[in-house]
Amino acid sequence: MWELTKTFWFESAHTLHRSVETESSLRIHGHSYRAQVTVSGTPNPDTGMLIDLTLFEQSLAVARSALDHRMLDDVSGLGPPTLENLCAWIWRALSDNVPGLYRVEVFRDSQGDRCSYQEGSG
Ligand SMILES: Nc1nc2c(c(=O)[nH]1)N=C([C@H](O)[C@H](O)COP(=O)(O)OP(=O)(O)OP(=O)(O)O)CN2
Ligand SMILES: [Zn+2]
Repeated sequence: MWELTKTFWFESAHTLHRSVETESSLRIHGHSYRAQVTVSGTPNPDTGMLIDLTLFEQSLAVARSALDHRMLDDVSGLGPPTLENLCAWIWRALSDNVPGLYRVEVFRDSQGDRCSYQEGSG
């Protein structure tokens, strides 16, 4: 089995209701995010590709533009703007257009945070 991964970056603002650091989390603040999207399968023998990277990138660009320089609290269908919900939202945004979609990961590198979503994993 092959895996093919592309990465995109986005900068977004949010607030978050939490039981710790409650007041500062409710203040509007921003994070730099890195998303890694992986497709898996067997390359088409005619093309040698799982998916053409340009088509892959075009699908990612649509998702990115809905998140980059946005207030995540206002992104339709996201829910509380956590890493967990970002993974699920990106999955849903790509699933119809990216054959073989296998894994979505979202990182906040500056804080050492990573969240991963695969269908059926939870
Ligand atoms: N399970 C999750 N927990 C938390 C998430 C999340 O997405 N999933 N997100 C947050 C907040 O985004 C929070 O802003 C990040 O918290 P923290 O790591 O404490 O960092 P700060 O934003 O406070 O920035 P510092 O500069 O490190 O203080 C919290 N929990
Ligand atoms: Zn935050």
